[in-house]
Amino acid sequence: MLGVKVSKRLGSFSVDVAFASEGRVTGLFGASGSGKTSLINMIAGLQTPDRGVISVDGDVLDDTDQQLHLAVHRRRIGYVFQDARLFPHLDVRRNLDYGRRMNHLTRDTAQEARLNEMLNIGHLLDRRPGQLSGGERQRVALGRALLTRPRLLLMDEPMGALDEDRKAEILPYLIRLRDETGVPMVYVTHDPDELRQLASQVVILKRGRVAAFGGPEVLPA
Ligand SMILES: Nc1ncnc2c1ncn2[C@@H]1O[C@H](COP(=O)(O)OP(=O)(O)OP(=O)(O)O)[C@@H](O)[C@H]1O
Repeated sequence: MLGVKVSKRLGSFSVDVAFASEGRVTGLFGASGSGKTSLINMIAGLQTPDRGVISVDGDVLDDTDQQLHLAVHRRRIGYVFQDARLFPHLDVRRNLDYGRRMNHLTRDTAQEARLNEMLNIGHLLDRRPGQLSGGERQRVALGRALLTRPRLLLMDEPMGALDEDRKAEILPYLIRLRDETGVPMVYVTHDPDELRQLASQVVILKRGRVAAFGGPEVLPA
């Protein structure tokens, strides 16, 4: 379960959000400027709440009353951005291995093979990011994040830079990851259709507040 109860002031904007999601994919939906990125930056540990508690499956990542703020690299949270942010000078194999090495994890060749198959990236290992399509780059970014064995995967508009055809191509991979990896995910978007297909629970943000929380039926038509 992902438990979030945080408040934070950012200039003239403030985030004041509480929800507890049991969903395998928790969708964060809201217009531009509603606070989605600010909220996932707090979950990732990139920003510290002024007040509140963040927990994943009972492990507390932040608790301001206890002056507890687990550092980013100790949270075991994977992060996939709109732009894949692969290293252009490294081939796919080295990009995939980067997170594991940074986290001092031992290689798990069975998991590598499983993710290569699940994301259909095994034939891309020797290429550099410049030789990949946008959808392929995102699949590699997903693999790289999952190879760090995260307890939670944050995705901030991972399909935001893709055209409709590429989105349709990558969505089945996201559904497979949801159904087969067992890693809970937070998925940020302002596209309700993506969440209808992916999310089990949805948080709708408006001006830094929770406007609705529930199943995909809370999404606008
Ligand atoms: N460090 C900061 N200082 C001041 N204001 C900030 C800061 N960070 C974010 N904001 C403001 O907080 C509001 C919410 O921003 P945020 O990026 O979280 O929204 P968002 O829902 O992710 O938007 P988008 O969909 O456009 O990415 C915006 O008005 C932004 O300008």
